[in-house]
Formats: sequence, structure tokens, C-alpha cells
Amino acid sequence: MTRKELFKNTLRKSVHAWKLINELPLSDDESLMLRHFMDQPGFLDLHWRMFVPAIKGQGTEEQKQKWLPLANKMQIIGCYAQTELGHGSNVQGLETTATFDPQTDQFILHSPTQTSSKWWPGGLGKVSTHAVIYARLITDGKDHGVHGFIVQLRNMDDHSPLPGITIGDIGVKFGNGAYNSMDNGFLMFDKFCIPRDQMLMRLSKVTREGKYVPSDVPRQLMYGTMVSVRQTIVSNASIAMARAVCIATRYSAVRRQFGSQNGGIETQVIDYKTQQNRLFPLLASAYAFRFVGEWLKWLYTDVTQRLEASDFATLPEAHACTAGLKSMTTSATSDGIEECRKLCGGHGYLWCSGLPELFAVYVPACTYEGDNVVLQLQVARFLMKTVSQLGSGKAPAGTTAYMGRAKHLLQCRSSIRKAEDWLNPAMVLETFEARALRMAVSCANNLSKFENQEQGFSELLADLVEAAIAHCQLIVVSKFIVKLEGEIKGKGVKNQLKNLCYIYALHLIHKHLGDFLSTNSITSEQASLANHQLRSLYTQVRPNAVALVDAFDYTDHYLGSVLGRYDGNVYPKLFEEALKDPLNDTVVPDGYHEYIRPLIKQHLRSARL
Ligand SMILES: CC/C=C\C/C=C\C/C=C\C/C=C\C/C=C\CCCC(=O)SCCNC(=O)CCNC(=O)[C@H](O)C(C)(C)COP(=O)(O)OP(=O)(O)OC[C@H]1O[C@@H](n2cnc3c(N)ncnc32)[C@H](O)[C@@H]1OP(=O)(O)O
Ligand SMILES: Cc1cc2nc3c(=O)[nH]c(=O)nc-3n(C[C@H](O)[C@H](O)[C@H](O)COP(=O)(O)OP(=O)(O)OC[C@H]3O[C@@H](n4cnc5c(N)ncnc54)[C@H](O)[C@@H]3O)c2cc1C
Repeated sequence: MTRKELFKNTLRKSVHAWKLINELPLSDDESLMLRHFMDQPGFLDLHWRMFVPAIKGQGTEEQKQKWLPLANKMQIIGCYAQTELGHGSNVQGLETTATFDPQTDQFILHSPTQTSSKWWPGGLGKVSTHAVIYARLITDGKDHGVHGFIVQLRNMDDHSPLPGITIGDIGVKFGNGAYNSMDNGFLMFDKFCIPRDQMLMRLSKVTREGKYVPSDVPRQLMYGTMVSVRQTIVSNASIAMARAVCIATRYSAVRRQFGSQNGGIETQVIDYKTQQNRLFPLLASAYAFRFVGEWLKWLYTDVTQRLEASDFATLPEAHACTAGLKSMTTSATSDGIEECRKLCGGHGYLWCSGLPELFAVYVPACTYEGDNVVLQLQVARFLMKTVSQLGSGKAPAGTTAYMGRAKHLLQCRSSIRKAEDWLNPAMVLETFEARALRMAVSCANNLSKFENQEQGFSELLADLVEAAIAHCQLIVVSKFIVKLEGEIKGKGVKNQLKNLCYIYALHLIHKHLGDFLSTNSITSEQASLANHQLRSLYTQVRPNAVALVDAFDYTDHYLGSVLGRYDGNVYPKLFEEALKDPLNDTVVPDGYHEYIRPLIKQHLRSARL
């Protein structure tokens, strides 16, 4: 499809999905599922996942009563317009202004520079009638920082931009189809006026007289919509990883190379330990991310309930967990999808393998909802704060509770003696805790050598990111272990999940061996034992690998992959796909008479053939 066709077709699908949701009708969870199977980025994502939650989280009761019924019936379509051409990560650096005019009781929205143009918001370019706009609030010449506003962008009769608004699509993005179904947009305001009651005023207010009234709740609640989306992105990472792994696992069982004896069949590539060493940790990650995603959903629900009761105590942890896990799981999934492409050899590079499109549509997850490095630095700040409070009498809680055992974890030596000890959950956990704590404490010690903490922080950024990642990996390992300790129906299933849990943990040790050795969390002998155990786990997972991906229950239609077909009938179907290519419509290609024939003829003449 051309870009225009792709965009229009996605509009068709989105509107059809919305019709089904109402007609059947579907519950909220089922509606999310439907969107998932629609399988293309589209304006519904931003409307439901960001525009509506932003109003719910930051609007007053009156604002919610006014705007939510319209949004819930999709009589208005909204998007989330925060990022600007010049500023994305640095939200406090946004330039768009919203200046209160007491004479007209309005805010004047203005884009003072080119870099202040909104740039990137999904659904903005061509579809949205409204947006939640983030802009610097100015009253009486004073800048109060960034606040949210509900703004109508387009005329409700003919969809044309309202006077004072310049709007459009930012152009083609990575990949052929991928994210190009979405109208990520730009937007400029030229002194565009909105009524005062369209500032989202749950967190702070501007009175009729133009007085700014800050609220007594933390201003970070303005970032709440991002926290909510980051949480869903973790579960989505599991879905995308599982999809790539399903394709690569099934195909690895079909594909045979070398090893034929006396004219017999060749070896299935899934039997090579190198293939297993690349594939099975990704399979384990798909399960691990699913379980940590479930836990994160619980954490998010819990913090939401607490916030409603004005208990803000767990907000920093919820922010650190959603930011860190969003970062860690999306980076691992993007890398994992690419690894799955390579695991499928040359055929993985074919469009019909389903992997190139999956990669292209998935990879921006490392950037949207916060650049992955920037987000790990938020985790690092949280960790440094926690370490600095150790010994102050304030016991660390939640995911940092392990830091409360700092004295032990800084000194302990791993008691792993034989390979099977690596199947002991307490020993594995302690290894990850020791490594995470020691990396965090080492950063804190190095920071304390700087007179200026901020200067020290910028000097140590790379180490801080690594410490943050170590903490996030510990969370994922610990939540997998907790899952195993809970209720899992079926002993066989539990055994399979146990194998995957230890593959996940031991492979991380192997991959980040430098961290584990340099922090003396394990010895090099213990590292070899971990490798030994890992190989044994691969052997145990091997007979069940295909069943473990079948368990994801993806249809062939959803996978969209010739290599990942459930029936394994890969080669005939590769031919069928190839024959569908427009280049094969004719035997002699268009351009033969123009380019190939004259070239050949010229050579034939000169060779006198
Ligand atoms: C086939 C499949 C198809 C499609 C995809 C499928 C699925 C997708 C699934 C779901 C996706 C759904 C929707 C659509 C997808 C994409 C939409 C993307 C939308 C966007 O990208 S919106 C824009 C997002 N932008 C960002 O994330 C910007 C990142 N920057 C920031 O968040 C912050 O500015 C910061 C975190 C970098 C902070 O910067 P700062 O240090 O300058 O901070 P402040 O001074 O602002 O704050 C300091 C203080 O506040 C704490 N803090 C910061 N953030 C938060 C928060 N969110 N919550 C709570 N607390 C927060 C911080 O820790 C400091 O605390 P301290 O105690 O003072 O230290
Ligand atoms: C597909 C897609 C959809 C999007 N949808 C929306 C949307 O709906 N609404 C919306 O408002 N926005 C949206 N965005 C924008 C997105 O949120 C931003 O692109 C994202 O937050 C990253 O910001 P940036 O582009 O400014 O990156 P930058 O911050 O410019 O990052 C560039 C580089 O600088 C590094 N860097 C930046 N700051 C630091 C630091 N402090 N320390 C160390 N390194 C740093 C980063 O790690 C990165 O390597 C979308 C983006 C994409 C790709």
C-alpha cells in the first residue's frame, strides 16, 4: 500500500473495531485485545491510552463530566501533545506558552519558535479533533512551568484546522508499513485562544483574577499518564518478544543443516547448542516479561488507589519501576526480535518471515514514552537516593527492600558449590541482589567523591545506567521466582517454567559476567558452574520448546509469518509467497527492452557472437 492507502485502511479498521466494541458489546479488556489483534498503530491508541487517561488523571470533576462523555463516545478524538521539535526528553524545557489574559478570561497558546512546534504526537497530524497540550503556564508575567490544557484543533463540521493553528503529518518513518499507519503530527499555535476552564485544573488552578494556585499534591502527578502507558508497554514487550520467538523456534525445528550421515536427514538447527544459547533465553524472556508485566499492573493499580486516598508514598517507586522496566524490556525485545531474524538465517530477512515488519513497528518503543537511557537515569536517581538514606532509620521498601540487608549483601560470598546449586532460588536471588546493591553502592561512593553532586552524576552516567539495569534485572528475576512459588496449575507446567526462570537468570549472569565478577558476587568457578547448568537446562527445554511457543496461542494469521507457520509447511509456502510478488507477474521484467537488452546486445556485438 502507498502511505495514503495504508493510513486510510487503518482508519477503516479502527472505526470498524470501534463499531464492534459497541455492537457486541466488548468489555474494556476485550476491547484492548481487539486493538491488539488489529495489530497496527492507529489513532485509537492515543485517544484511549493517553488523551482519556490525561483528562481522568488531571481534570477536575467538572472537566471530567464535560469532556469524558464526549471522548468515551468518540464524539471527539484526542491525542497527547507533549513532545516538541526541540524538546522531548526534557519535559520541563518545553517552549509552547499558555499565557493567561485576565481581560478575556482565556489562555493564549503560542509557539514562539520553530523548535516549540509540537512534533511527534500520534493521531495529531490528520485525525484528532482535540488534544491535551502541554505548555508553559504564564500568569502576570510569571512562568509556572509546564501544565496540561484541553484544546480543540479542528472544525467539527469540515475537519479543517481552526484559525491560528497550523497542523500536519511529520512524514514517513522507519520501515515500509510499520508505524506509517499512524499520523504522527506537527502543530504550531499562532496566539490561539482557549477558555480558562480548559486548563486541566486538578493539580493546580488559575482563578478568574489570574491568580495561580498550586495544589498540595506532588506536581509529578502531571506525568501520571506516562506512568500508566509505560506500565502497559512492559506487557506489550512480552507479546512482541513471544511473537518473534514463536517464529524463530518453530522455524528452527523445521530448518535442517549439516549432520547428515549415510544420506540421512540433516540436523534440525534447534539442536545446535549455539542456536539454543541464542533462542532459549529469548523464550525465557518472553515468559519473564509477561510475569513482571502482571506484577507491574498490580503495582500500578495499587499506587493509583493510594493516590486517590492522597497517599503519595509509593509514587517514586512506581515511577522508577515503570520507567526502568519499560526501558529494560523494550531494549531486550528490540534486540531479541533482531536476534530472531538472524536465527532464521537468510529467510528471516524476507518480508514474509514477519520479522522485518515486527522489528520496524516495535523498535520505536525504545524511544517513545521516554528514551530508554533517560528512563534508566531516573531509576539511577531513585537508587542513589535510597542508598543515601541507608542507615538513616528509614527502611527501604518494595523493590528496594533488599538494600535494607546492605550489611550482609556487601560482604556475603556466594555459597554455590556445584552446578545444581544454581537451581536454588534463594542462592540465585542473593547473587542478583549482591550484584545490584554493590553496583549501586559503588556509584554512590564514586558520586560522593565529587563536590558537586550534579557534576558527579553527569560524569558517572554510564555506570549509573548499568547499576539501574542491574536493579531492573533483579526485579524481573525475583518476580519470576515469586510466580513459581505461587499457584501454577500442573506439575509439568511448573517444571517447564522453572527451567525457563533459571535460563533467564543464568543467561543474564553469563551475559553480564563482568558485573558479577567485578563486584565479587560470584567467582569465575561459580560462573563456569552456571554455564554448565545453563547447557543442561537447554537440553531439558529442547523437547518442549515448540510446545512452549504454541502455548502463546498465536494464530497463523496473527503471526503473519511463513517461517512460523503452525503446520511447519515452510518451503512450499515460501514458493507461493515468492510467486505472488509483482515482479513475477511477467516472465520478462518491465525494463528489459529499455536497459537489459541494449546492454547485452552491445556486448554481443563487440564480442562478435
Ligand atoms: C504491532 C504493535 C503495534 C503497536 C504498538 C503496540 C503497543 C503499544 C503499547 C502501548 C502503547 C500505547 C500508546 C501508544 C504508543 C506510543 C505513544 C507514545 C507517546 C509518547 O511518547 S508521549 C511523550 C513521552 N515523553 C516522555 O516520556 C518524556 C521523558 N521525560 C520525562 O518523563 C521527564 O521529564 C523526566 C523523567 C526525564 C524527568 O526529567 P527531570 O529530572 O527534569 O524531572 P522533573 O524536574 O520534571 O522531575 C523531577 C522529579 O520528578 C520525578 N518524576 C519524574 N517523572 C515522574 C513520573 N512520571 N512520575 C512520578 N515522578 C516522576 C523524578 O524522579 C524527580 O523526583 P525527585 O524526587 O525530585 O528526584
Ligand atoms: C513512534 C513515536 C511515537 C511518539 N508519540 C508521541 C506522542 O504521541 N506524544 C508525544 O508527546 N510524543 C511522542 N513521541 C515522542 C517521544 O516521546 C520522544 O521522542 C521521546 O520522549 C524521546 O525524546 P527525544 O526525541 O527528545 O530524544 P532526545 O532526548 O533528543 O534523545 C536523543 C539522545 O540523547 C540522549 N539523551 C537525552 N537526554 C539525556 C540525558 N539527560 N542524559 C543522557 N543522555 C540523554 C538520549 O539517550 C538519546 O540517545 C513519539 C516518538 C516516537 C518515535
